[in-house]
Amino acid sequence: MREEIMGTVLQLPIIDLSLPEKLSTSQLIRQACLDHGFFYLTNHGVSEELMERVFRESKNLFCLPLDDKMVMVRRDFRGYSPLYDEKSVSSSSTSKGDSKEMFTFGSSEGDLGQLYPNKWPSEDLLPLWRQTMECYYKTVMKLLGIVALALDLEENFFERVGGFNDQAAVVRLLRYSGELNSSGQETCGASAHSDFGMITLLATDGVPGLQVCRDKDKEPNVWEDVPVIKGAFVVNIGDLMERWTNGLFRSTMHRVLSVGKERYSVAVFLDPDPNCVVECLESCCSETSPPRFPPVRTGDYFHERFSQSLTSYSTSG
Ligand SMILES: O=C(O)CCC(=O)C(=O)O
Ligand SMILES: [Fe+2]
Repeated sequence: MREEIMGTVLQLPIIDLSLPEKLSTSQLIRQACLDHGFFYLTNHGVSEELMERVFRESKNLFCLPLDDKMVMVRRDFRGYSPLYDEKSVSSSSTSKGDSKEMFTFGSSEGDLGQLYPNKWPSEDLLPLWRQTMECYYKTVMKLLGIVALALDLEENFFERVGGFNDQAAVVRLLRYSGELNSSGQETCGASAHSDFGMITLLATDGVPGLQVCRDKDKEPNVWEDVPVIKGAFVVNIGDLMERWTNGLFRSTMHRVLSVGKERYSVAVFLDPDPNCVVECLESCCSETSPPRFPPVRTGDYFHERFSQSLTSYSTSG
């Protein structure tokens, strides 16, 4: 593994969910969102045993022959994305795309489950796959509910506007091939980007590579490593949450650098309902600090962002 290409280490706040003072936990989460938009979540109640099963099944899926994976290829938001399918808007036009493959699924229930049916691997190939992933989805939704509640700047706001819809989240399994290019230049498993939605919850297999850039306007960009804390989730704020809070909560740019070793991670994106219009919260603007972003319908916003980043994206939105 090439450790020397890693940058300086960033100390992110660690939020321990087992602490009894719920009020101060909420305050700590809010502060972390104001400061970096990134924090660790420990003692979160998701068992090690479940995490092991999820990573095992994820590996089983990515190990399948390409033909078996291409049967499930993504046309819209859900399904399999082969290597180099995703490319960040910040990448150069000559870059071939990120050296990662992905598999995305969501809830089978509700309108979104009908509109974007999940593409499950066949039970003959992977008998435990679907039940493991459905169990993970349900478990992390409870956890994300706790985080969303802590961020609720106006009581029950997210529920009222369709911001917290437990059927609109998606789980993305990722496998980074770990390749390094021969010229010794940095190689990205995931090129620089910010997440589109509200909140992202990330678990990794312990292989390093995640980096954040706290100030995207500073040239050249300064990248800092997010070290792995065993058993902890990394949580970060996405762009729609930044828009809702008028930039108070920060959607921080991040990337995954190849360190010459295969890497697996599982990201859960908590997104608003496609029909939810995201506009600056009253409590986050004033005469001296007017709204910085125009209102946007979530479905339209995602359509625009996915069309920019995914080569094989096609949907009526
Ligand atoms: O795999 C990781 O560590 C980060 C993944 C990520 O940033 C994403 O999928 O948006
Ligand atoms: Fe991300």
